[in-house]
Amino acid sequence: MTGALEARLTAAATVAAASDEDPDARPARRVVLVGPMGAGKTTVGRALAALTGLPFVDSDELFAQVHGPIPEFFAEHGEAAFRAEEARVIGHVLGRPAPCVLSCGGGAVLHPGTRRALAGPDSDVVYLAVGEAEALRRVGGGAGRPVLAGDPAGTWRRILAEREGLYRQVADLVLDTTGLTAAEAAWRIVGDAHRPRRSESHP
Ligand SMILES: Nc1ncnc2c1ncn2[C@@H]1O[C@H](COP(=O)(O)OP(=O)(O)OP(=O)(O)O)[C@@H](O)[C@H]1O
Ligand SMILES: O=C(O)C1=C[C@@H](O)[C@@H](O)[C@H](O)C1
Ligand SMILES: [Mg+2]
Repeated sequence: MTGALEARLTAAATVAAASDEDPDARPARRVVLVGPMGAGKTTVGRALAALTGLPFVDSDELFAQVHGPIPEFFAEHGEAAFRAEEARVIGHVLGRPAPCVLSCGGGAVLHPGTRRALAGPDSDVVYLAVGEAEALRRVGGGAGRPVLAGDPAGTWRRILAEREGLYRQVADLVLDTTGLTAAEAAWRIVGDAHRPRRSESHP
């Protein structure tokens, strides 16, 4: 956890909660989650958005709203076309000044334009890491994830090896979610020190 990131997120949560009637008072920050399939980008992103009051955007969901289901798009147009359109969707979100939590598709970092956009000063990028066994438990047989078709375990391992350097390159913070619930991961990002505890005098 970087102190600076924690402070910015805490400020974002505080300001968002306090200034619903004055959106201009919100800091123009985005928290962007990257990482492999099953890291929990979508699930932790939702929890983080609820925690901070920031709007939630998932690039896979936005992609599907525009182009229809991802497996069908892969089957019809192939992975290269998917990557190009995915980069446009993410570029659209990152090109707007509105603060949000943005959960990216697992392969978004493969696109150089997306990596450049993530390096901008308004985005705090979190690499959600996860151990292989837990990721494979979470993604099951890989349903809905066309790149895992055929050999989910072997493919997951290979593409993590190909992408891990890119995840680390774009990240301001690395959080290993292995053994954490999604809510715990979201609290780790905001800063555990701010997590409300059950009072011992009022159980
Ligand atoms: N920290 C967690 N603990 C337990 N289960 C989790 C956790 N995070 C996610 N899950 C579960 O794992 C599955 C995959 O999570 P999720 O869809 O959020 O991953 P993702 O990183 O967004 O994957 P993709 O790159 O394919 O979009 C979901 O069923 C989700 O409920
Ligand atoms: O890691 C990947 O290459 C992918 C992950 C998913 O989030 C989707 O973006 C798509 O299924 C491809
Ligand atoms: Mg997702």
